[in-house]
Order: sequence, then structure tokens, then C-alpha cells
Amino acid sequence: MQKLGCVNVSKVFKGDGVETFALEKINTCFVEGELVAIVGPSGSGKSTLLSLIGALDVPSEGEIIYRNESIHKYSQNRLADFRFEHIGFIFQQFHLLPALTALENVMSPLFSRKVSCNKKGRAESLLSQVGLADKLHALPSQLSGGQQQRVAIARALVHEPSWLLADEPTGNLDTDTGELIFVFNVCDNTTIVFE
Ligand SMILES: Nc1ncnc2c1ncn2[C@@H]1O[C@H](COP(=O)(O)OP(=O)(O)OP(=O)(O)O)[C@@H](O)[C@H]1O
Repeated sequence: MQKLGCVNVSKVFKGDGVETFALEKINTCFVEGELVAIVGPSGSGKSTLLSLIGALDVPSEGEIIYRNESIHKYSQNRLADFRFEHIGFIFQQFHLLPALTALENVMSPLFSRKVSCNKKGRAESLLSQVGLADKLHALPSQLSGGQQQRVAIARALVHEPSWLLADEPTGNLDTDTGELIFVFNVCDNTTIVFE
């Protein structure tokens, strides 16, 4: 079983002479195949923890460990490869590219990558699975919040990550669609860590 976790991790944000301690000496470990929910009050550091274990940010102190290896010291290129190979990330604010259609947004993680699959076919299939087969060519501005979130979910899955990190992934979805997303991924044996 592969493990992803952190050892004595702290994160301090510094700005305008103010230091914010978002995380202090956190130790945690997630195991492949698990479905894990991170819960806590607003501002307690859940998003910060997800961005650290997803290699989107680096800790101020401590180590992020994957397969017994410290990954937080990787070069930027190696971190990008790590994210592409292992991590799907669903952002709280979606972060869709406004000038790209739903289909192009879902394909975007594959743009500069050599993959053996049919990129367009895989993106179309995922959009269809999240119920957006009729919105392939819509821009984000032409989609509702829940539809944008479904595009973001499809984009997070397009490179078939073994870990899906989701920051409030179904907050804009109705209950049925939210449940569908989780059943769909659990069946695929993807580890899901979500807030
Ligand atoms: N880029 C940043 N610069 C400065 N402070 C930050 C930054 N990002 C987060 N923080 C602070 O770190 C703390 C943890 O924030 P974080 O977003 O991780 O909380 P959260 O538990 O995900 O909150 P929520 O449930 O409201 O989304 C908060 O006090 C927040 O103000």
C-alpha cells in the first residue's frame, strides 16, 4: 500500500509584517485505497494541508512524504511530474481557464504531456460521466456553479491520478450528483482525500 503524509509539518504565511500560523506540527498519513474526510472549523488549515500534500505548496517546516521519500524538496519540474503522475486536485474555487471551453479545460492537464490515450475522447467521456455531454463547447462563464464544479472534477480525473484531493468538491452539487461523483471514484480505486 502506498502512503502519502506529512511529518511535523508547519505552514506560516507571512505578509504585511503579519505571520499567520495555518498549520503547526501536523503529523498524518493517508493510505492508498482510503476515502478520508478532513473536517474542522473554517480557517483551521484544511485547504492548506491539502495543498501541501498535493505538492502545490511547500511547508515552512517538516516533510511531505510519498512512498518513504521526501517530495517537498523536489525541483519545480519534478514536482510538476509528481502531480501529473499521482495527484488530481479539485479546487474550492474551480480555477477553470475562462477562455477555454469545458472540453478544453478538461483536456488541459494533457496538453503538454505524451500520453497513449485519445485525449479528446477521454475528456469527452469524463464530461459525459458527470452529466455534461451537452456542454462540451461551453465556456465557464456560460455554466452554472455546479456545472463548473463538474468540469473541475472531470479535469482532476483526466490524467487518471491515484490520489484525488478535493477541496469542498461537492459543495455546489445537488445530493444525487455529489453521491454519483464519489461512487464513481471509489469504484475506480482512487484514493480520495477531501475537505
Ligand atoms: N495565502 C495566504 N496568506 C495568508 N494567510 C493565509 C493564506 N492562505 C491561508 N491563510 C490563513 O491560514 C489559515 C488556514 O486557512 P485555510 O484556507 O487552510 O483554512 P480552511 O480550514 O481550509 O478554511 P475554510 O473551511 O474556510 O475553507 C487561515 O487563518 C487563513 O487566513
